[in-house]
Order: sequence, then C-alpha cells, then structure tokens
Amino acid sequence: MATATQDTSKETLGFQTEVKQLLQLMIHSLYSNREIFLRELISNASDACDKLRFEALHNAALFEGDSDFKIRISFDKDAKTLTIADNGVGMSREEVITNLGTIAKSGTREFFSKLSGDEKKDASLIGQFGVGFYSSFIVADKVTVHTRRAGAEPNQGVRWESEGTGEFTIEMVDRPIRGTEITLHLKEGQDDLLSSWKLKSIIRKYSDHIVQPIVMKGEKWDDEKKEQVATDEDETVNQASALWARSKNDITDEQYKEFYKHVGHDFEDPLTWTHARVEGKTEYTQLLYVPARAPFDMWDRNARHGVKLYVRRVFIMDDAEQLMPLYLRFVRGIVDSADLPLNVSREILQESKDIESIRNGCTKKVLGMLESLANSEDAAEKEKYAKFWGEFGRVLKEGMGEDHANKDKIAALLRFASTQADTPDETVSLADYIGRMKPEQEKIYYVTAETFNAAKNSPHLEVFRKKGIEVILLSDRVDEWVVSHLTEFEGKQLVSVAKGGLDLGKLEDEAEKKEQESAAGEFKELTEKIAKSLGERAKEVRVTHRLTDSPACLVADEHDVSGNLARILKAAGQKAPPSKPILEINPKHPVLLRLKYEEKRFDDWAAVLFDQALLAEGGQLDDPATFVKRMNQLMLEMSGS
Ligand SMILES: Nc1ncnc2c1ncn2[C@@H]1O[C@H](COP(=O)(O)OP(=O)(O)OP(=O)(O)O)[C@@H](O)[C@H]1O
Repeated sequence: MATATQDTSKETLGFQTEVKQLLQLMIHSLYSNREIFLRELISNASDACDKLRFEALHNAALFEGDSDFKIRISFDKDAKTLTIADNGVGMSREEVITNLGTIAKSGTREFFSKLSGDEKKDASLIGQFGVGFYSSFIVADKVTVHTRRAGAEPNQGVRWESEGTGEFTIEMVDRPIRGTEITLHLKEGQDDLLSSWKLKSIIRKYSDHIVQPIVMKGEKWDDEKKEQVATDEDETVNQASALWARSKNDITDEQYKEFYKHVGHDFEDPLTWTHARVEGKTEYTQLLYVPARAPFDMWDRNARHGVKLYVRRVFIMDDAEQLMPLYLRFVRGIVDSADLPLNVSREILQESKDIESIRNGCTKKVLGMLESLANSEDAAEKEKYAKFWGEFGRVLKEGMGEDHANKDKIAALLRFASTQADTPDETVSLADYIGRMKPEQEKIYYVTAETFNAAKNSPHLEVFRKKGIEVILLSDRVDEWVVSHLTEFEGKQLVSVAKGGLDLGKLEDEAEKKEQESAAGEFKELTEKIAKSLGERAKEVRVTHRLTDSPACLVADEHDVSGNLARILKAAGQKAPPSKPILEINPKHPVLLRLKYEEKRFDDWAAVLFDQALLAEGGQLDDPATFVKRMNQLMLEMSGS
C-alpha cells in the first residue's frame, strides 16, 4: 500500500488492489440485495462486542465502567446519513488500516483471478468470499468511521473516510467513548432507508438473532409537523437473546438461516443444520451448520471461521479447532458449554476432557445429520446430500484415515462413480454396490487411475465388463489413500482389479478355471521368454484372464504400491517404495499368438507390449522416442510382410 500524500496527521492511503476489485464488483453485482449491508455492519458490531467481553475477562478495566453492550442505529433525514454504532472493542489506527484497507485472507489473489466478469456468476463467488464491511458502499458514496480501541486513551480515536474508489483518509481524533461508529452517506435514491419503519423491518429480518440489543430511538406522531418524530426513549428492535439458548420450537427456519450467515460469515443459506442441548456428564448446546458451498479457502488448513465457542453464552473464541476434527472443517456454528471455566484458553482446550467429549458428540451429530440426509426417502433431502458430496466429499474422505472410531460411518457416506452408470457422477454408495452384487460375488472391486477416463477405459476392467460385474471407478488423488484405509465394508473385502492375481472366486465356473490352467501351461515357454527379454523391467510375466480385448496389462503385486499411487507419490515429490510391475498377457489375443512364432524381432515386440500396457493404465514412458521408433519399424515390417 503506497502513501500518496501526507499532511501532518491526516494521511491519504490507497486500498489494496483486491479491495478495489471487491468494491467494484460488490457495488455492481449485489445491488439487488442492497439491504444486506446492514446485516453485515451489525454482524461486525456484534463480533466487536463479543471480542471485548472476552478480552475483559482478563482485564475488566477495558470496560471503562460500561459493560452494557449495545448496537445503535440512527439516521439523519436532512444529512441523508445512516449511522451504526457499537460499544465493542473498537480499533487502533493500525487495525483500521489493515481491516478497512486490505483483505487479509490467504488465497485472495487466486480468488480474484477466478472472477469472470459475468456479474451473475461473480455475485455468487463474491458471496463465497464474504462481503463484510465493504458492502457499505452498495448504498453509500462516502463512509466515515470513528473508532477507538477499548482501554486506549481518549486522544487515540481514529477517523477513517472513503468514497469507495481508490483511497481512504485516516487521521487521529479525540474520542471519549470506546467502540466504533460507522456513518454512511447515502447515495442518491436510497432515501427509503431513512425511515425507522424500514430499518426496523430490515433488522428484524436479518439481525433478530444478534445477542446484543440493537436500539433505535422511539417515534411518535407529531401533529404539527404531520410526521413521525424521534423521541428520547430507546427501543430495542431485536429479541436480543442467544438464539441457540431458545427452544427449537420458538425458532423459525428463517431465523436459523440468518444466524448462520452471521456465524458462518456466509452470504448464502446453509444446506442443513442441527440444534441440540446435550445433557449428562458434559453439558452443552450445539448449533451446527453445513454450508451450501465450499469456501474458496477450504484447502487452506489454516483458514478461519469454524465453530465458535461460548461458555454460558459468553463468547470465548472463534474457530475453536478442538471442537471439530479437521475433516469436518467445513462445519460452522456454535458450541456453548455449561462446564468450562470462562477463562479457558486454547492451551487448556487442548487438554480438556470436556472438550474431547464435546468434540466426539459434535462429530457424531454431524455424521448423523449427513447420514439422515443421505438415507432420506425425500428426494429434496437426497438432492441436498448429492450437493453436499459435490462440495465437501473430498474433505470428508480425509476422515477415513483421521477418525478411526467413525470409519464405518464415514465409509457409508462415501459416494463413487462406477461402471454401472459409467459416468463421472459420484452417486454410488458402498451399500448400493453391495445391493447390486451378483449372488456369487464376494468382494467389492475397484480400479484407481489418474483420470476418470483412464479408470473407465482401464484394460483391467475387461473381464468385469464381460461378466457384468460392477467396478468402482476411483480417480481422485486421495482415493488411493482412502482405499488404503478402507479394506472392507460390511464384511466385504475391497480389492483392486489391478493388483495381485485375479481370483474371481465363484464368479468363474470350473470350465473357465480349467481353460486358464491349460493356457498357462501352453504359454509357459512364451511368458518365460518375454520375462527374459524384459529383464529388470517386469517382476514377472504371466498369463491372465483379466483381458478380453487388450493384449497385455500391468498389475502390481499384492503388497506392492499400485502404478497409480507410485505416480501420485512421484508427482508430489515423494519417493515411492521401489516395486516392479507384473506384465500379464492375454493368451487369446492375436498379437500373443503371433509372438509365439516371432524370432527376429522378439525383443522389440516384448518391449512394445510392455510399453503399451504402461500407457494404457495412464503411465509414462521413460524413453518414448525408442517406443515410437520400434512401433514404426514393426509397422513397416508388417506392411512389407
Ligand atoms: N464495528 C467494528 N468494530 C471493531 N472492528 C471491526 C468492526 N467492523 C469491522 N471490524 C474489523 O474489520 C475486520 C474486517 O471486517 P469485514 O467485515 O470486512 O470482514 P470480516 O467480518 O472479518 O469477515 P467477512 O468478510 O467474512 O464478513 C473485522 O474482522 C474486524 O476486525
């Protein structure tokens, strides 16, 4: 951020580039939703009060004699201004510059590079990003902020002002009271906001759940002026009680949704939620939400905005990571404990038995909520689960390795693509698969590959397709890791179709088994000859019944890493344990029948066979040029013969 001009105490500073972009975009794409600015400013004011209450637990002097939190909304019809004031924690000069001049989220730059310029699309992206304070500029052409940090001297007040274009001014001012006051100078055409009735209806709609009282001056009819005039009495507009502490029956869906937008810093409605009071050894209330959409920084493991912790309705901390396992990091909401001490710190939380039991309880609750969505008979609920899976499936998969105690529950929630539909849509559960298994089938079969198409067209599937046996198609990077933790489901073993000797058990009849044995005998000489020719490249060469169309394929030995996993590890810069593939040949394929009689170019044929098997499973050749040369030579010879 560059300083443009500086005159003694008043400075003009430029916004961070991303803020400028955000402002532009917000003003244009969120205009139809302009009322949300008030929700955002009240939400910030409420957070500021929560923060001060928490800081004051250790230092009561910060209250400066006033511990009655309030958010005040007022307006001036003549000046066309609207003011939102709180007596929360306030901000120092440095905090104002950082908070109201930059966006401090990681991944901001990447996020902005994704914007398309299409207002509709970008509007929903912007929602994902969080609109916050900057939404003031949807209705205002100038915003003035007066603030002072709680506990600071009265001369440490800060005045910030901007027209929301490229820059803002900042100067130190006297401010006897702590907290923040934001004045919006409304744009032309926003006069309807200068009405008590209008403001109250917006507050009740979006901010009723706010814990602090939101107050406005009362009004009475003035006969002379023939209009409503303000009285001196304060009127509380919202319910001003902790929403989660109310009985479920007293809370409407709308209220739940608005509360979510506040705690989740989200712009859209949540997908679903669960609200319960847990009694017993540890007592707490949980109100947990699953968002409808993954935030843009979901893969940033340090991203904030998780579950908030309260102790007996007093806000303690944001994003108390101990309350949720990492693989459920998309969950938003609050936990209010009746047992923890008010002065609990992050360090204490790490050791706390209460927290452990709250985390276990919350985890079970979230998994249960997902389970009931997934298993619901109601099409709309099922649709929600599909949406959930699309957004958060990859994160949930992490739970397979992270949460041993709930592994079976998580496995039941997984959804896959399979050869049944042969599309990339991940809709098949393991239970669906088992329900469709052939009567003689004992195992759950899967294939892993780098892309969906590589999985779908994998030569390893040929015999399964011929016999009509469903195979799960895995092409997500974490899938290799998932299957390493998921060896069986409901007593059925999960096996890779590209690993180990293929034992189809009862899926094959006696005649087929006999035929395989005789093919193995008949091709013994050839397999030995190919093995000798390939030398170190293959661990073994053997006859297979996996293939119907392809001449050959590679498989990994039972306990070796699969070719796909080895490639993933390599791409991630890690060393895969050394292992060599097994080359399996199709005894019915004309190429192999021909190879039996090949003398002159046998080594070239064997090498090409190996290389094409490697290519077919998505591998890369060490020496592609030699492969091409060999192919061309063989092709020329064939055409000549
Ligand atoms: N009324 C206020 N009192 C004290 N600090 C405030 C106030 N309003 C905003 N801030 C500070 O400015 C920061 C930025 O606010 P902003 O609304 O842009 O984003 P946010 O609330 O952090 O996140 P989101 O964009 O998801 O809403 C806040 O995190 C807070 O530190």
